[in-house]
Amino acid sequence: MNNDIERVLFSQEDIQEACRRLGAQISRDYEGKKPVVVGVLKGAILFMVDLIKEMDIMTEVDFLDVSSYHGGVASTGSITLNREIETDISGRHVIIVEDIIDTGLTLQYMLNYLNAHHVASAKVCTLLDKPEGRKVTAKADYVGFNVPNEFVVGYGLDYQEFYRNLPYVGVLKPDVYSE
Ligand SMILES: O=P(O)(O)OC[C@H]1O[C@H](OP(=O)(O)OP(=O)(O)O)[C@H](O)[C@@H]1O
Ligand code: HPA
Ligand SMILES: [Mg+2]
Repeated sequence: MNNDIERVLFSQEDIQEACRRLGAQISRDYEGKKPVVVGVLKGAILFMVDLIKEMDIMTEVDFLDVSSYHGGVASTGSITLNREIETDISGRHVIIVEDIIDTGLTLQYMLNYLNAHHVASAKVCTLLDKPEGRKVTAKADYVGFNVPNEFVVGYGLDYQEFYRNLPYVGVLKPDVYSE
């Protein structure tokens, strides 16, 4: 698995440090507010687990499952909703946790979803932001790292459902997906 990685972008330590920084920032911003933290399956699983441990506030946790890459290296452009949020989020402060914002299509879909559910506020925390990938305007409120316009895997991010369990984020060798 590690042999398929061209180069490591962010080590386990880099990611841990980003989780501490973002967790502290969110804790300050949401002091006394009891937000609902919503992880976007499946990509956000590892980041969600590490991030919430760094949040020193009362918070609920839930998940939303949307997908559009279906294992490939490019967005299909159509978002499938596989699982809804179970918590009643109307009137609540919601923080979406994402692994990456690339084209922005998933984030745009999720913000529409939250608006339709009449949340009090919606903010987005993403581990990775790929600004050059954007097809629609989309902006995260909390960002771990910017990444170049290359396909990255690891720490939740997959190629054909694999590599999610790598403890770091790296660039996948192009010959792995062009074979
Ligand atoms: O900004 P975008 O271009 O929309 O890309 C970002 C989204 O794509 C990935 O999900 P994916 O559809 O691969 O599902 P997964 O999380 O189950 O892998 C990733 O986890 C984000 O949710
Ligand atoms: O670069 C990426 N890697 C893995 N999954 C993704 N989903 C959007 N962009 C990416
Ligand atoms: Mg994926």
